[in-house]
Amino acid sequence: MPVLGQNQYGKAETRVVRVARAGERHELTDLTVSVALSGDMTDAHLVGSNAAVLPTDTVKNTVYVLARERGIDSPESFAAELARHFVDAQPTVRGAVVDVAEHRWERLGDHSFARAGQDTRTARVTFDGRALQVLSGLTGLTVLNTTDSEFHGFVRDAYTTLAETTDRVLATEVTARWRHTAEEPAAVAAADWNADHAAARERLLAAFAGTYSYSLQQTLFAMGSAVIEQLPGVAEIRLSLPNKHHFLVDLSPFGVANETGDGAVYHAADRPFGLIEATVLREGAEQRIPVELTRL
Ligand SMILES: O=c1[nH]c(=O)c2[nH]c(=O)[nH]c2[nH]1
Repeated sequence: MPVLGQNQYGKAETRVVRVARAGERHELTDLTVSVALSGDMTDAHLVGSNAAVLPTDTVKNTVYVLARERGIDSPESFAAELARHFVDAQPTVRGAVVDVAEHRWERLGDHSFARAGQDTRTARVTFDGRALQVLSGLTGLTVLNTTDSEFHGFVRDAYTTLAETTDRVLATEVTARWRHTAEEPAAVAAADWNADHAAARERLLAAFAGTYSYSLQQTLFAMGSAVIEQLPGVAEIRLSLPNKHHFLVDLSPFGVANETGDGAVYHAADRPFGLIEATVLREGAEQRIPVELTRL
C-alpha cells in the first residue's frame, strides 16, 4: 500500500503591489508572495475530503487583505504576519512557509518609478505554531573585480588544462540567505528588518570588493564572515556564488597580443560555470538553512 509522505499546498507567486500615499509623495512596494501550508491534509489526498483544506484562492485573498490592512513594513515582517495568520486561525493548518521576493523600484519623482535592474531582496519565514524562523536574503546581485584575484596551486590530473593565473577578472551573481536568531513572535515583530538587510547587503558588497582573492571559495568565506561579524542577530549565512568566467580572448590568429593588463579583452562566458556554495556559521550555531534553498 502506498503511503502519503511530506505534503504541502498553497498559492505560489501572488503578485501584490501596494501604494502608500503620504501627501504628494507616494511609496511603492512590489512583492511576489508564495505560501505553503501543511497540516491535517491526509484525507484530502487519500479519500478526496476537503474538510481540512483552506482553498488556495483564500490564501491569495489573504495576502491582498493583509497588504491592504496592515501594510508592508518589510518582506520579513509581512511574511511573519502571514505565516502566523494561517497557523493561528486554522486548526487544520499546523505549519506555514511564506516566501517573499521584493522587486525594487527606483524613484523618478513623487509618484514615478523605474524598475531597478538590480538584485531582488528575499525573505522566507517558517512558522510551526511556536517559533518563527526568519531567513533574509538576496539574489541576482552581480559583482565584478577587474583584478586582485588569483587562482593557482590547484590539483592537476590528466585532464587539467587550466592555466594558473595571478591576475584575473572575478565575477559572480550573489545569492544569499541568512538566518536570524530572533524566533519569538514579539522579537520578530520588533526588529528593524530594513536596516538589518541594508547592513548585510552593504557588508557583502564591501567584502567582495575588499578581499584579495585566491579563489571564489575564499571570497565566499570573507563575505559570509563580514555579515556574521557585523550583525549579532545572524546565526548563519549560506552563499551560492556562480563563477562568471571571463576568459582572455585568443587574438593570436590576428597577430594581436591580448594579455592581462591595459586594454585586455575578455569573453564573458555564460555556461558552464563553476558553482561555489557554502554556509558560514557563528561559532556554536546550528546549520539550519536548507542546502537546496540557496539558488531559489
Ligand atoms: O575561484 C575558483 N575556484 C575554483 O574552484 C575554480 N576552479 C576553476 O576551474 N576555476 C576556479 N576558480
